[in-house]
Amino acid sequence: MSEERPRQRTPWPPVPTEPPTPHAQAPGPGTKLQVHYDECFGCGELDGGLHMRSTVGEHAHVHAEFTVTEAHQGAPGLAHGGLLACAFDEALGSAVGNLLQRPAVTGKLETDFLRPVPVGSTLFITAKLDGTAGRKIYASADGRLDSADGPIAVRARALFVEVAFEHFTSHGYADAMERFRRTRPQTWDINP
Ligand SMILES: CCCCC/C=C\C/C=C\C/C=C\C/C=C\CCCC(=O)SCCNC(=O)CCNC(=O)[C@H](O)C(C)(C)COP(=O)(O)OP(=O)(O)OC[C@H]1O[C@@H](n2cnc3c(N)ncnc32)[C@H](O)[C@@H]1OP(=O)(O)O
Repeated sequence: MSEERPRQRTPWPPVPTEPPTPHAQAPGPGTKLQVHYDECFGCGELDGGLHMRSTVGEHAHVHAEFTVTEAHQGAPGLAHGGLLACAFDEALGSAVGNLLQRPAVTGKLETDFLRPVPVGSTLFITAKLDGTAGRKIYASADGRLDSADGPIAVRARALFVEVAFEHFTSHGYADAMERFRRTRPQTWDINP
């Protein structure tokens, strides 16, 4: 299996964009990023969640690791693609939220599954911002098998759309802001 097997790839980002400028108070290289909401399936503390943690790397990259357990199977001994997509949504969302410090939700998430990901393996995910166009934020990520320079098993690219905080309070729990604050009392902006 070659790493660069031919695939039909549409241009990315799909529209003209501005370079993604990290927020002046964005966490710097080496920063271990906090859980953004303790009941988040991707990074929160709940039983059965993915318990992912992310770290800021050089060049405004965000690194995350996802270890595949027996609880993540689709076929015997192999990761479920939907859970892998979830891990990428988490890593990409972490890059967008922490580097730009703009509240945003996933509008589109596209994944290329290039290699099987066995139970017991760890995906080393690197996410980056590719560009912004108004409220639209484009980001992409690679997931390498078992080491930071292992073969790419999964690729993802996503459109995040910036939203007002009312998005969470009107569509989710009315006390959403209080719940964010309980998890991250020092968080930017969500402390009005
Ligand atoms: C989620 C947590 C955020 C917390 C914030 C607090 C702290 C943050 C700090 C750190 C965060 C750390 C980690 C985060 C980790 C994980 C995050 C997980 C994120 C998710 O898992 S989140 C759940 C899944 N997500 C949804 O639940 C969204 C449901 N959805 C909607 O709520 C609407 O659909 C919305 C708001 C997306 C847009 O609606 P809208 O009415 O506001 O705007 P509109 O439709 O005009 O779209 C505006 C422009 O985006 C283009 N556009 C939109 N969608 C497109 C698509 N699919 N394909 C191509 N283009 C698209 C349009 O074409 C238009 O483009 P143009 O402006 O050029 O016309």
